[in-house]
Amino acid sequence: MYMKHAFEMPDPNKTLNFQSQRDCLFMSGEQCIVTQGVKSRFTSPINNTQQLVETVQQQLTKQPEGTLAFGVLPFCKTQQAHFIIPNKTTRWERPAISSWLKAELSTLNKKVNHIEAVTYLQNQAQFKSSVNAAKQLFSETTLEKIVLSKQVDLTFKDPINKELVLSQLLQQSRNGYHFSFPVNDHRTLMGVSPELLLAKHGPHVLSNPLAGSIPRAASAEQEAKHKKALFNSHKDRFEHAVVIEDMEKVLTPFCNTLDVPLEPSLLSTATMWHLSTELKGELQNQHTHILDIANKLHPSPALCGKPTQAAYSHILDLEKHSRDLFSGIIGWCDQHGNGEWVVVIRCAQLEKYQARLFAGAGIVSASEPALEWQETDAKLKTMLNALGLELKDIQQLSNLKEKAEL
Ligand SMILES: C=C(O[C@H]1C=CC=C(C(=O)O)[C@@H]1O)C(=O)O
Repeated sequence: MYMKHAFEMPDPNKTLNFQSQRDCLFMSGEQCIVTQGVKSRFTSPINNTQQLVETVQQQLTKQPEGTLAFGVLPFCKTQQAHFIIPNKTTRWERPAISSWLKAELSTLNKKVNHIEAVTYLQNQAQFKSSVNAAKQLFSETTLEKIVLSKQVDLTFKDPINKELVLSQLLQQSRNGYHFSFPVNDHRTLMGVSPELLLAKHGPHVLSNPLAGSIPRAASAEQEAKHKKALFNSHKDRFEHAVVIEDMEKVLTPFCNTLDVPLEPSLLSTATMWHLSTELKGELQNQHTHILDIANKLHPSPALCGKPTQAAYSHILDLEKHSRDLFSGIIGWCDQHGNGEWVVVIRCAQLEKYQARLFAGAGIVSASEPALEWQETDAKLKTMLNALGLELKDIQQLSNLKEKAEL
């Protein structure tokens, strides 16, 4: 909303020729930034925000005016962020992207992805037992909220058509922040995040944290019931308030003014309803780099918990598998420290034959393990749909596997 740049209109005789193992895409509102080719890659530790900002700035000042850096910061502060300086960057308007999609889809091989194997890194029994363990911690320690997640590996018979997956994501979700980022030559991180961690343009900052969720329903009548239940749920309102309180605390010292609505509103994705709050601020210093603030907001209690450090150590303990880039942040920045960063959710890491999906849920003392598992299932649907799969496809395969292992 704050980005006012000239748009490049596509040549109607050419398609974009987007190559997911080489190019980046970041869609926000009516604007889509698409890159072509990699000029350079660099990494940076994220446990020292000043060093992170300096590294990005140093890399960008060497480049021609207008160059952007695209990047992804992992969940864990001891891991490295990955950045790409592209050869070429184009900003497209949504109608142009739609016509590109049409052209691209007509040339793509729309073969259904046949799935061969499913492996849960945290299965249903383990997930529910982690939720119960967290509830025990709430009663015994100062922990108030923790986000627990599952990861699931899908193996396909044929190579995954990543461009097709991206075009499905763009088609199925009108809202949200679509992203595609080639982590390396073999792996692409792709998804559509509903959650804006931070956008900055000049002195203006905007953050739109989400927490508290309910799946979408099939009928209008059921939808109305779900919306009402979510908005009035004490459990979800608490889960949400914990996040907003923390974000406000981090943003306040940077801002002259910060507008925080007293009540959340409702935001929908293709598969979920969420409680949502937009925090709008005006910075004291408009030259503050977006990553200076974003890396302090990250990981927010929407992905980690409260208190952050305690929640973080319990996540490592309970989940047993590194989240790596999942529940990290992804986005871009320009040479003036402006940009947009969203949380890495509703996404997958795609390799040639394998997709690793991620879904988490905020756990508080009123959480019910079975409902939290269902919530994470519903969140997986975004990526499953884009891969041409349904939840029951992976449930059947995983049940068969569990039986065979007994
Ligand atoms: C961790 C995820 O969602 C977060 C974002 C929105 C709502 C959430 C919730 O209600 O638990 C989560 O905090 C995910 O989608 O994997």
